[in-house]
Amino acid sequence: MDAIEIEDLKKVYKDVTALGGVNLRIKQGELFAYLGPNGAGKTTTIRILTGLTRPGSGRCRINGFDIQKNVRDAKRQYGLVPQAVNLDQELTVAENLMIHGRLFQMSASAIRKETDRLLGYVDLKDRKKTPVKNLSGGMKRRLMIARALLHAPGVLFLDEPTAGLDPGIRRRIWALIKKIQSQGTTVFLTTHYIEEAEFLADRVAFLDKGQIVALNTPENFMKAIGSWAIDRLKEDVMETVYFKDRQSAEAFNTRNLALYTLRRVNLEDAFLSLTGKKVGGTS
Ligand SMILES: Nc1ncnc2c1ncn2[C@@H]1O[C@H](COP(=O)(O)OP(=O)(O)OP(=O)(O)O)[C@@H](O)[C@H]1O
Repeated sequence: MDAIEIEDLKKVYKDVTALGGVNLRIKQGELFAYLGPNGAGKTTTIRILTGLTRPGSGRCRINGFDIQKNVRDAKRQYGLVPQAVNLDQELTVAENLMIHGRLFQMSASAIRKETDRLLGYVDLKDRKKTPVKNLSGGMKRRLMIARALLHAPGVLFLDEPTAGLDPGIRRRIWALIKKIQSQGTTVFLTTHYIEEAEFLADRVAFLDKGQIVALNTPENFMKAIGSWAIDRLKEDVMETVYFKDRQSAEAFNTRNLALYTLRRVNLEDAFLSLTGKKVGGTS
């Protein structure tokens, strides 16, 4: 049984097709990145998978439980960290966790025990009694992750987990996400930061206008276009040429170029060449 199964998922809002037939299977323990530009349909997918929005048609199962037919069981299988901060700002860190645990019918002593463990895990142990309104953005995000893990779900949904955070904090959250996966949790994350998907994910789906346009491992995406790249300025336009190895990149004639950079291929190159938004070629 896969952790997440999505079959022909469709959702239309009036005249907008948010999802045009998505099919996906995500393995137990996999870290899966759902990458796409604003409005691609990432949040809609997560909302449907977590029972917050009804699909137009199609089916979704979390650990085998159908989110429409068996909502109660399905909801116990996952934790959700939504894009917007939805903590109770007036309550303390521990009180926010207590409320969540109670919603999942956990005993007060079990919640207290897990609170200590999880706050240590997300590095917020000394903030237990701090009102949430006094936490920084990165701390709030870590608290939301701890809260989502409180009822010990097998699947964690993270909707844009590092949006709006500065690069240092972003890397700290990345380390935390890797740690969560290493404990056996399946992670489904949406992002429009390509480097986030490249760094974290076992597999990446590119979503565009409600359709998965490509799905692969970051390594295979990159391998498909080459392994080295030269960015060059040509007649005032930046363009990128891709090469299968460093040797052929170094053999490339750069003599007449005012400006160029030799570098490794990254996932952004794969995305740009897939969507045709940047000129590129493979030698
Ligand atoms: N409740 C709604 N009513 C009408 N249209 C909606 C609603 N929710 C989403 N949409 C539309 O569906 C499309 C997909 O939106 P969605 O929020 O899923 O995209 P996204 O990939 O998560 O974008 P972002 O990165 O900006 O969060 C967009 O065109 C959006 O305007």
